Amino acid sequence: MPATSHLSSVYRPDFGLCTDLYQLTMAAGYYQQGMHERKAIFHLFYRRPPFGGDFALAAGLPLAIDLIKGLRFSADDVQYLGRLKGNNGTPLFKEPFLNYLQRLKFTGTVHAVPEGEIVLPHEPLLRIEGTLIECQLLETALLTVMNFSTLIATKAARVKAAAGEDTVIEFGLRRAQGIDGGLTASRAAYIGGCAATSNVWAGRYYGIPVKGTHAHSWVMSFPDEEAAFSAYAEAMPDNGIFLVDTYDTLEGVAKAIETGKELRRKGHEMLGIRLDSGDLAKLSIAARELLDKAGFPNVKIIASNDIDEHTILSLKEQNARIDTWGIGTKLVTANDQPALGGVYKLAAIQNEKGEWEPKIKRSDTLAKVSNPGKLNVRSFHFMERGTSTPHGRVLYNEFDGTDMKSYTLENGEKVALHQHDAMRETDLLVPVFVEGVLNYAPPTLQSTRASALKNWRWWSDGKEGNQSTAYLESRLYDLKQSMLAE
Ligand SMILES: Nc1ncnc2c1ncn2[C@@H]1O[C@H](COP(=O)(O)OP(=O)(O)OP(=O)(O)O)[C@@H](O)[C@H]1O
Ligand SMILES: O=P(O)(O)OC[C@H]1O[C@H](OP(=O)(O)OP(=O)(O)O)[C@H](O)[C@@H]1O
Ligand SMILES: O=C(O)c1cccnc1
Repeated sequence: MPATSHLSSVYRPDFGLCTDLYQLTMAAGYYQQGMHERKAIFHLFYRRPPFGGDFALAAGLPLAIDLIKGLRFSADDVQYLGRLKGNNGTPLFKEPFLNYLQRLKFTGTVHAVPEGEIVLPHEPLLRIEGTLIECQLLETALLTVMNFSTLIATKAARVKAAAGEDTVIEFGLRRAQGIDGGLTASRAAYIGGCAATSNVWAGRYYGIPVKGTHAHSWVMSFPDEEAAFSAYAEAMPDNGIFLVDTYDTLEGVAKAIETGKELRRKGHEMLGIRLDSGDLAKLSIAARELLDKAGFPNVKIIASNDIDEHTILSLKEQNARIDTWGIGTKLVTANDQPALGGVYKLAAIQNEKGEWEPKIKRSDTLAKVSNPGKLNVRSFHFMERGTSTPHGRVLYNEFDGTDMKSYTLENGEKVALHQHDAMRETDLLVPVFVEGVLNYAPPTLQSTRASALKNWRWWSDGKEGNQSTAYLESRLYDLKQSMLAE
């Protein structure tokens, strides 16, 4: 049975300690100041789209849900914290705070962008409204899962976009950042468009289809390639995919064809050959010719070897005859950009009278200035003759209400929102926890993958102009300007 709960079924139920020490030192400080139960709002967002693209594919929400549900400290966890010492050997954390931690559980309200949605820079992937202490204690772990999952799902979507209708299989576990990184990467890569993974653990826990061929070591364990292919065919008559490049690739193809004939005589069909070195364009074209001539037009050619979306595009330009792409290292390590750089910023806090005060993080770098308030993202699209085309995104502050009349461009120009019969609008954030109670059942991974593929194509094909970041609703824009001016 695939896991419905994610992290907790693989790791442990309590995740309170999955944080940076400074979150706990701040938490202890808030507790001492009597501020810890003041309400706050934090947003988790990224600032710069990964891989030189224009947007990202949201992923990681079910893992974030597990972390939020698991914001607890067991008796053992608290004892461990009690043993931590400050500089002069005195306990870092005092007894009343530790007792408080042992009773802590999440009581807040969370909104999130569902997995598989397109997100632009500065749009919240998560909005956490809760006590200052719980919001703060969740920061590190939420960033860990959302950053990595979103990064890998985005990379996979780029690879899948380059591969078009071809199948992409994720082969990355051996090169992943740890076995836990490998597991999360397999999940995210599947959401982004991979059809299967070689990672059996991910297959078991997440219900992702598993697929595989064989390695060079198999061929090298036999006196020659013929014996190796023949033995593999005997062992796996219905998974007959042969790695042909251990010695001479085209000779390897010829031997695979002989094995394919042997399989056919026994009532089975060879499924494919795998190329793992050399000039993949030339070799795949030559291999295709040999296979077709020998009566194996349906045998697939699988290619692997440090491939990414750029290699795929280049190979397609060279008319390579590759049907299936095995993608490992460059996908699961997000080779060309190993971190998303998502951040978690305080955007509002209640004062002593219980009134919300918006907060802003200033910076000399414009892109680093945060947006204040209680944010949501309005997504506009046109629906004409049954076809939907994305029109744009506007970030707005729910403290000003949910109706909007105008938005402001980056240059300060206000643009009125015109009512148009074909215009449709939806808000990206959906409620996930309401006052501590989980209120959201993530769709299956299979349906998330299907909507991710659709969303990626929809946004890539129909993206309005050059909107690289959501516009700000005019009142939000004015609030931000006035706060910056102060
Ligand atoms: N025709 C091609 N066009 C573009 N990139 C290619 C082409 N053929 C292979 N590649 C890519 O080039 C990179 C290096 O391939 P190269 O042939 O140098 O290594 P290799 O065959 O793996 O060498 P080795 O024998 O050491 O394993 C790989 O990332 C591979 O996917
Ligand atoms: O190339 P990737 O995208 O990472 O895909 C996974 C790689 O893992 C295997 O290689 P192996 O570990 O045997 O090393 P190799 O590079 O020498 O083939 C396989 O043959 C692929 O080349
Ligand atoms: O099944 C394969 O061919 C495979 C699996 C993992 C890594 N490289 C290749």
